[in-house]
Amino acid sequence: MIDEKGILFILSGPSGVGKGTVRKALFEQSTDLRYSISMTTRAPREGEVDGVDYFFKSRDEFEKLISEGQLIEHAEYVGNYYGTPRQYVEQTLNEGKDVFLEIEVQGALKVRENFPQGVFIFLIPPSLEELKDRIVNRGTETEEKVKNRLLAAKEEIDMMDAYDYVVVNDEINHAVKKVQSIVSSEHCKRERVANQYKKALEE
Ligand SMILES: Nc1ncnc2c1ncn2[C@@H]1O[C@H](COP(=O)(O)OP(=O)(O)OP(=O)(O)O)[C@@H](O)[C@H]1O
Ligand SMILES: Nc1nc2c(ncn2[C@@H]2O[C@H](COP(=O)(O)O)[C@@H](O)[C@H]2O)c(=O)[nH]1
Repeated sequence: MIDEKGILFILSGPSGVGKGTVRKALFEQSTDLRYSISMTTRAPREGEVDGVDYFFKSRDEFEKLISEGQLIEHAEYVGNYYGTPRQYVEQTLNEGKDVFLEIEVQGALKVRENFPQGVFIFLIPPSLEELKDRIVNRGTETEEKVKNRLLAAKEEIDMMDAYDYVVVNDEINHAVKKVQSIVSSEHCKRERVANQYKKALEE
C-alpha cells in the first residue's frame, strides 16, 4: 500500500533555543504544514491567546485528558504539564496533510515510540551562554525558572543523537532555511518511494 498519510514533523530542543521563532518564520513561508496547538497547565504569558498559542487547562482538566487517552504524548516540564492532542494530529495526518509539532525532548521521545515514521529535528543553540541570554532576554521567566530551564537544557542536549536531524539556530534565517530543506527533502523521499511502488505494481 502507498502511504498517503501526511508526514509528522517534530521540532524539539531546549527552552529558549528558538523553536517558536523558527516555527513562526517557517509558517509564514510554508502554508502546507499544519501546526498542532498543544495543551498546557502553564499560565498564559502576556499576549498569549487560548486556542492560538496553547489550549490552557487546569491540572484536573489535563489529568482527565490523559486518562481519556486524548493526548499522543504528554510530559511534565519544569512544574507544568504539556501535551499533544491526539484527535487533531491523527485526523490531519489521515487527511494526507503534514503536521508540525513543537515540543520538548521527553515528549518527542514518546512520539517516536508511536510514530516512528515521523521526522525528528533537534534545534541546538550556538552555545550554552547564548541559550541563557536568549531565555533571559525573552523576559518571560523568573530567575529561578531560568535556572531550572537551563538545568533541563543540559540533559536535553545529551539526547540529540536520538533525532534524525540536528540544526544549529545561529542565525534565524539560516535555521529556517535548513528546516525548510528538511521538509522538502522528506517530501522528495516520500514521492520516490511512492513512484517505485507504482512502478513495481505495473511490472
Ligand atoms: N537565531 C536567533 N538569534 C538570536 N535570538 C534568537 C534566535 N532565535 C530565537 N531568538 C530569540 O530567543 C528567544 C527564545 O526564542 P523562542 O521563544 O522562539 O524559543 P523556544 O525554543 O520556543 O522557547 P520555549 O521552549 O521556552 O518556548 C526569543 O526572545 C527569540 O526572539
Ligand atoms: N512534551 C511537550 N512539550 C511541549 C508541548 N508544547 C510545548 N512544549 C514544550 O514545552 C516547553 C516549555 O514551553 P513554554 O511555552 O512554557 O516555554 C518548550 O520546550 C515547548 O516546546 C507539548 O505538547 N508536549
